[in-house]
Amino acid sequence: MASKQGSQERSLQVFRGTFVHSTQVSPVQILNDHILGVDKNGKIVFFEASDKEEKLSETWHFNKKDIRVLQPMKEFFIPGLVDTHIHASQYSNIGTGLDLTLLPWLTKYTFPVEAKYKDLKFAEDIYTKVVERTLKNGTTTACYFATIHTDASLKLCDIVDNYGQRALVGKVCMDINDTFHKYKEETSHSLEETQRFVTELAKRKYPRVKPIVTPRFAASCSSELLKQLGLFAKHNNLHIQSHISETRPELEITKRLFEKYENYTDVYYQHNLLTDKTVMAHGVYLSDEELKVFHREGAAISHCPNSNISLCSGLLDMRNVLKHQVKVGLGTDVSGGYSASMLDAIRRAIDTTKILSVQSPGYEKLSYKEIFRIATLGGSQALGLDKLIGNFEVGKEFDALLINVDVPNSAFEMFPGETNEDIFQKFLLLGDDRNIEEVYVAGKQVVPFLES
Ligand SMILES: O=c1[nH]c(=O)c2nc[nH]c2[nH]1
Ligand SMILES: [Zn+2]
Repeated sequence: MASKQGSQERSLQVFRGTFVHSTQVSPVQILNDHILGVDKNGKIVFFEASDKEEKLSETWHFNKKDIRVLQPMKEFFIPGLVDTHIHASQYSNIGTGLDLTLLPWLTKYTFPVEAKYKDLKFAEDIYTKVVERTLKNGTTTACYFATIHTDASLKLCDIVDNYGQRALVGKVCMDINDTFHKYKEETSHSLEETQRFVTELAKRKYPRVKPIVTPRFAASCSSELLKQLGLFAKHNNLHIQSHISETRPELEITKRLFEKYENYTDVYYQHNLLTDKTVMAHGVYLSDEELKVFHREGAAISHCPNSNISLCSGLLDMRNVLKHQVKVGLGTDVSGGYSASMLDAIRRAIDTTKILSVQSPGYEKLSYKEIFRIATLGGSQALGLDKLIGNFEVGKEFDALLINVDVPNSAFEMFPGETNEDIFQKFLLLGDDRNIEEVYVAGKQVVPFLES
């Protein structure tokens, strides 16, 4: 496979201009006229106000001409967007089949398309398209569901690595499927194939593509399978992803299948699947008791607002999740969600919090700034990657988007008197991939793609 990443020899890279990011104390910091250095390993080695340029140039041995200066009021950097939940395999269904709710939707549209990934050629085509689409839209890190097919899931890892995206990739596990019999595994096969997936991926030594243990959801896994997967994840210190409490009918089924457990969260907890490396999608109907368990165990929630609305699942009260100090990121949940863009996830999360405030006067809605933080720093925390990515702290890897609000055919205009904050907000609410000029993962430019 010809590499799609820029092949530039990397030495120190220095950027000067406006940087917008989040910290634990500040949902949005706009830092004008700052200077940031990235070393050859892709790590941020300095980030200071530009009046320190001379001192920095002596310490780090760079010349003025080596500095990439951004255009004021037009260009700025933001951290890479983190999609904490996306079904790469459902990309071929994107934008279609949203007339049903979750369970009939799975049977009619989703299981049939996922079954097609036995065909490696089909898998390669769709997986290439989803990685290209997400990267162009600024997703520097994705937490992917693939399908039950190990070789096709490995193919997704190969493509992700080739394009230079950062990802967790999960081979889906499911040994129960009463509505589409063709698409399920034998219990022992599901575990063995997960082991093979993890072993084969480790052999490839990809620096930024890691495995994630992926039971689809409790309703499609036997207790035996959940137990085996939980133990496997525990013994190998692996990430875990699944779905939880997305719709009421799913809650009912789960209650029936796992009647001796206290609640949905307890099912995963008792099977060693709720850890500080777990990210659970949706969580719309989690009780406060369950959120306390999430907090205690350090498990995270992926808020997938487009999917929650498109499949008429419900609205997640993210304020309550944050009040329980549960880690939370945003997910596109393609193709329950109809957009692969994290900018759309941000917008749908803004809509969701506003709808909740209409329904409950006095509701403390989230600001667009808090939601931006959740799409970047929050996502990195939800995936346990916050020591590595999420903002522009020195020591982290430089995952970043160079935004330009003044490009031909931009979806929005700028007007006199607008501030940097206005420009940033407009990009979040109106911008698209045309405004994402360049994408960096660990200091390496991965968008625009290298022509092959
Ligand atoms: O939004 C969802 N998409 C899925 O593919 C799925 N499987 C179980 N539960 C799910 N929810
Ligand atoms: Zn999902």
